[in-house]
Amino acid sequence: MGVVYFQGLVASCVDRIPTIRVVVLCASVSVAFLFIVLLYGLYNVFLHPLRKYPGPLLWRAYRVPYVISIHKGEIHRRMKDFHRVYGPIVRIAPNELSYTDGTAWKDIYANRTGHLTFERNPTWFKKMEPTEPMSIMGPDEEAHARFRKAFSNAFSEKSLRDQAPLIDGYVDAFITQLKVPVSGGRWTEKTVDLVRWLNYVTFDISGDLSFGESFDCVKNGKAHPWVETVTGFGKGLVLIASLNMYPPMEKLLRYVIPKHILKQHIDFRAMTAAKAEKRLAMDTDRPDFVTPTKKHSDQKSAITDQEWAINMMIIVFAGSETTASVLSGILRELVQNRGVLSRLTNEIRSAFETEQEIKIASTGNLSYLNAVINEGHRLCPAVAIGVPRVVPRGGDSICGQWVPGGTYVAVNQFAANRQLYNFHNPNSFIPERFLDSKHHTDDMSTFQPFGFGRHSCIGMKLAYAEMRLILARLLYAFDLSLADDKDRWDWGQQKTYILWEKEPLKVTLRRSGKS
Ligand code: HEM
Repeated sequence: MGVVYFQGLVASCVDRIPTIRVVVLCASVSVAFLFIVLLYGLYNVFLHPLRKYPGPLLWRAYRVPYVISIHKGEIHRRMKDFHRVYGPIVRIAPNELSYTDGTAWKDIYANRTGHLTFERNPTWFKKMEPTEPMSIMGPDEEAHARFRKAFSNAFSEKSLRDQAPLIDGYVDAFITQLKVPVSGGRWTEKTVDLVRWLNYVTFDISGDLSFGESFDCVKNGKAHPWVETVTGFGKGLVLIASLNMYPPMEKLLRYVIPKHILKQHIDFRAMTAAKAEKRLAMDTDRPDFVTPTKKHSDQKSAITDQEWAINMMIIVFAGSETTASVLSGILRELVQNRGVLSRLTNEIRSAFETEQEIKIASTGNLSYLNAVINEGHRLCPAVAIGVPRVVPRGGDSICGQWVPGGTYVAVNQFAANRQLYNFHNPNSFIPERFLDSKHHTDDMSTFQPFGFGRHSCIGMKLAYAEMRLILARLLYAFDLSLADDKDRWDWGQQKTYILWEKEPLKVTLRRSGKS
């Protein structure tokens, strides 16, 4: 009986040998893989050329925690905490350093005599397809220089003066729409989501200056399909960037992006190309971004139709989402800080006799308004995380310390602006810090909301002009208050996918005695 049982056991083991072999093989491969992963992490922590830089252990060892964090939309908060703990230079991935020191702006983003250029990090700016044209935001420095030259006239002081009546007109339409009484009744008060309305007006302006026609978001009280699509791009860009961080995985891109998103992308491209083509076909000298650029392009370096389309798309987006975002942040801070709101409202209402006097040209010199805008930029920077660059071959020094070639480096604005070692009361909204720098120790060299160097924002003057005008018109026409007084929170609590995923800002508007 015992012999029979033993024979049966042996026979069943022999039968299972292939299965056992597979299991053993898989286990060995897994152990080997884990061992390699462990060795890789140990190498990054103890032997890598960046080993001397401080940072959280797992982040120094592997890129995965960074990728998880950008997908959760919380990278800006993690970096703020890391910089508080580890100081102004933090290693946030095996091959990436984050900076919150003002000197890093010059070292990373400016042209330094005798130094090679720190180019844009292709992980974030890579083309989706090889046939895709280059753009002003792309990593190719030669193409960038060509586009920057071509578009720079469209953003000069003179162009802004020419464009001013069109912008004044859009802001006027925005205020008029907000004044429309609820359900046709008499005006008492009205609650609106300012985040939505600010997006409408900024996209209408950028759309008109780029495509020669409005998106009519303000007129219709809702987002145009082009605007709806483009404002949803952030998460897609984060997905693309994180796959690009693992080079063989990028080949999977086409397969991991859902078919309907790919189709939406293709339709969006076609819609943009059609809009750009329509504007270019217009025989007009209208004061917009296209007229001066086209003149330059016709005389010097021709811009192809495809290049026009991608650059116009970028400019419309870069010029509206950012401006709307900072304005939303400023207005949230204002309604949450009644003292500042009241001082600013007084400044604006005493500077003008009538609403019609408030124009781009007349709002430039209101000192408290400018301080409020800067403080809003500091607490709610449109570009919350750094726009990354790559250290050139051979390495270079940043903030006096050597960094090997190929390292990804960036100044992270949200983290930098919220550090006690850069600004006193870093999380409080105190516009006065921009009025009189003698009384405190703020390090204003860290504050660069429009970037630095050859890639710094081409639309900075326009952005300031729009923000001043919109804020002045709003505060002149309305008394503003939070619709729900408990709806108070810090701007940084929101998620970021390159740009902010903005929560609504429900504000009650009451017609002021002035309008
Ligand atoms: C509050 C509003 C704005 C903020 C905070 C902002 C911020 C920035 C920043 C930080 C950069 C630098 C990117 C880098 O270093 O790689 C940038 C670049 C750029 N911005 Fe803005 N921007 C704003 C408004 C605008 C407007 C109104 C336009 C145009 C209509 C615009 C068009 C661009 C373009 C085309 C670039 C790329 C410039 C280049 O690489 O040469 N931006 N912006």
